[in-house]
Amino acid sequence: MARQTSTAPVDGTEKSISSSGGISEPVLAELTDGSSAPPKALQLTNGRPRSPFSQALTIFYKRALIARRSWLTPLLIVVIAVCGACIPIVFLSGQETSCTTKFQNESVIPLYFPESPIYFSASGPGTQILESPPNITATLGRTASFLRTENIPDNATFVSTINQDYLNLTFGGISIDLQTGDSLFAWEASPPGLTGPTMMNLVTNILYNRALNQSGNVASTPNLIYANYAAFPHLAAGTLVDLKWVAFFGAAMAVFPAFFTLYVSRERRSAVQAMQLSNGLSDPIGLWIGHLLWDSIFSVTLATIIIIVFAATTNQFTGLGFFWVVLVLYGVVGALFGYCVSLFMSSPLSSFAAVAGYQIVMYILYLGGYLLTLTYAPTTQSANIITIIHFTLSVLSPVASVMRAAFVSVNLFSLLCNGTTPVTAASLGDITRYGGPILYLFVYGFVLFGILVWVDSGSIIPRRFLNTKRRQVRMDELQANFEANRQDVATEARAVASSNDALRLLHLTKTFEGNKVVDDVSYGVSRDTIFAMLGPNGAGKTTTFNMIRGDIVPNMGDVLIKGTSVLTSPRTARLSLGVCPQFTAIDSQLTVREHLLIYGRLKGLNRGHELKTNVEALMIATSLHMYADRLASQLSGGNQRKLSLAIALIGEYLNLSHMRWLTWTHVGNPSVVLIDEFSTGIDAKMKRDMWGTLRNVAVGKAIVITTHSMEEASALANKVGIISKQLLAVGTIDDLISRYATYQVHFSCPTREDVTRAQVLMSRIPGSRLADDVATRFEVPIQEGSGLTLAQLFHILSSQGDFQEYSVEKATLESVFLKVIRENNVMEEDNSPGSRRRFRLW
Ligand SMILES: Nc1ncnc2c1ncn2[C@@H]1O[C@H](COP(=O)(O)OP(=O)(O)OP(=O)(O)O)[C@@H](O)[C@H]1O
Repeated sequence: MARQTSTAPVDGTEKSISSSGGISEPVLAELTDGSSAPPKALQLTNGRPRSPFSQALTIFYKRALIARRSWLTPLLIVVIAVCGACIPIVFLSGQETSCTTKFQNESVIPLYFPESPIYFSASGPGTQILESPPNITATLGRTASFLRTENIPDNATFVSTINQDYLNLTFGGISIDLQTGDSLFAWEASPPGLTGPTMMNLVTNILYNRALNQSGNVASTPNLIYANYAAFPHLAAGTLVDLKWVAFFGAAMAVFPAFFTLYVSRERRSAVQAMQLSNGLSDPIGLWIGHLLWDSIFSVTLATIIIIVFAATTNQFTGLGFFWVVLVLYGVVGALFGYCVSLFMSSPLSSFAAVAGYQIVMYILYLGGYLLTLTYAPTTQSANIITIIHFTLSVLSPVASVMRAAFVSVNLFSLLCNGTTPVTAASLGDITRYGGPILYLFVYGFVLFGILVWVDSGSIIPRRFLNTKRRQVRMDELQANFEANRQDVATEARAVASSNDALRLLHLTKTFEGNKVVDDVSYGVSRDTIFAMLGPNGAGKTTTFNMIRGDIVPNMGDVLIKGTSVLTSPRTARLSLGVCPQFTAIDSQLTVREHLLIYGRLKGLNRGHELKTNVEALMIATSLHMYADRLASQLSGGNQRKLSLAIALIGEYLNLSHMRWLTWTHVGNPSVVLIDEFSTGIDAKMKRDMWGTLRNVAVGKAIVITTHSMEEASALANKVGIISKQLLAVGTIDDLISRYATYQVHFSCPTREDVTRAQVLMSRIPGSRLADDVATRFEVPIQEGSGLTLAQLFHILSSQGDFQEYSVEKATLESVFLKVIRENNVMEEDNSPGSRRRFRLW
């Protein structure tokens, strides 16, 4: 039974009363347990390291969840590939694949009358003259009446007669000089085109038999030449008609892998990949295998459908088993190619266009190369040139391999022939047939996968060669430098060098293009501490964050998370890290619950009860249980930030104990959570709500937040570091206030004389100084146990000042911040657009 839970509206859009989001009664009861009795402790489970393959299965699961709501892309992939490959088989020539010539199979057409098809309509007297050969010469002198015969003086007259009367001369005519035997004949050459050879046969027989007659060798029956017509055999070994099919097939194959880039590109651009890699998915191998496993389903499906259709509809394909392997491999390599392109493109659309465009260009080059070679290259060299074109273009694009397999499959360019002998089934796997494409695609796949992992590992290889000894010497010099300057910063740096804080930054330094943006920053954050990193724009806070995450390698220094160096063992260190980035990175097609289930699985929680309990407890702790089954993209900004926080926390060791409704108490090892600008852009009410949430979950953890809000830092932090490239000040808020400016006196001065009076009065107080912003505000150092006391200050103000109105207040974090910044002459960065990078993606 779902329990109805009402909630006060947290923002303008989420005022719904919803069910408990499917949270099981026992868990909800265990967590809330009414308002009177303290809730029982509920232990959230520690994350465990998971193998890359296990994490890949989680990514696969995520893709399956997303596909339920977003199925158009997968459908398009299959439809385009299958239709592009199968519909154009209507263009196939229909000839059986063969390497042999087949004269005996060609239909033979008799040329001699009356069998000649040209003769079928002749009838009546005189027809026998055309019955060549029977009695042809014997009957020539007694021509039947319908045959038009006449005496003509010469050949020229014959030609002019034909020219003038050709419409009535159905077959043509023969002119024979009875004296010399010279002869001339004309025929109608219009299609079907056999009139000429037929007339030639007739003439041959007439002249031959005339010659026999003249020589007195006349036979009782005429000597006859029976001529037949037969066309040359077709180019059975690869008709160019099949090129039409290859052209359509190749185009479909070139385009469909581009669809594989869409999701991964969106995942990368919306920083979800970076979020995953910082929150449990410690190994990019798992990420990419997961995506590949999912996309391979489509490659296998479309390859299988295509091969079944080929096999069922025509017998023109050879080696369909090999062809299936090539198609599957091509799908896999096409997906990997798309993933690699997505690393460098700025949007899913540009990734799609880049992959599709490149593949189509390579496809045209490949096809064009073959056709130009066949048209213009010397016949003896064309086979070699085609082989060179194939093996060269196959290096540049996987589409060349699938095109080659298509050529081989229908024996285009006699690729399945050794001379006039068809190749055996055993040699279908040769390098020049299906073997080449299979080999190339395998190598292609490994290389592309290597690139993906290398890029996402954050250049792990160079890290192995970091000169840690040289770094140590340099870090000692830096410590000496500190001692000479800022005492608090020096003390912090000294302490963190040997502390057992959960998070330790040791002399972190980072330079971008010769510009030092983080300079020798050291601090430690112990458990049960929220450390606020404050600084003006461009101070290097996000860069410091990215160095803690292990995403940027510092030029100098190191970060230790629970004693493990992020520099040399980023994957191990990240196991204890949760990151809530500056910009919310969520999958728009997943619900709140699904997000937490996926990140819980990535962090190694066991599926089933353990995972479910942890997810539900976290949703309640962050008040997200009301929106458990709502798509994350439909949450308000504040609740999306809460979801990011819950993601950062899942899989961390927490214990729930009593404090009003929900409070977390640590009983295990502390973990480190980084929160970049937690509540930026959130309204005041929601902000306070989120502060409460963060306080609830902060116990027992080392948390670092960056913020521009002094109010937020004051509300949350118990330790503060003010940074502007260097660490300028560090300590608890009280420490800093007492160190920098303890109290402020603000006079209300209606006249210029009053201003002068206030300044004269305050100049008598030791250590008092005019604040920088207002001429009537003064900072007064009040030290416990020494110097001026607060009572003495009030006494002076009331007895000597006689001011109508003034106020005395303890200095705030904001005034300390401003003072530190002013004292150190810090300039804010010119935030020119495009010059900034936030949550680093690779
Ligand atoms: N990948 C990069 N390449 C070059 N310069 C960079 C890179 N990342 C950051 N910077 C520069 O480093 C400086 C510090 O940037 P960073 O984002 O760390 O500051 P920040 O304190 O987080 O600023 P904000 O408070 O505005 O978020 C800036 O001048 C920025 O332009």
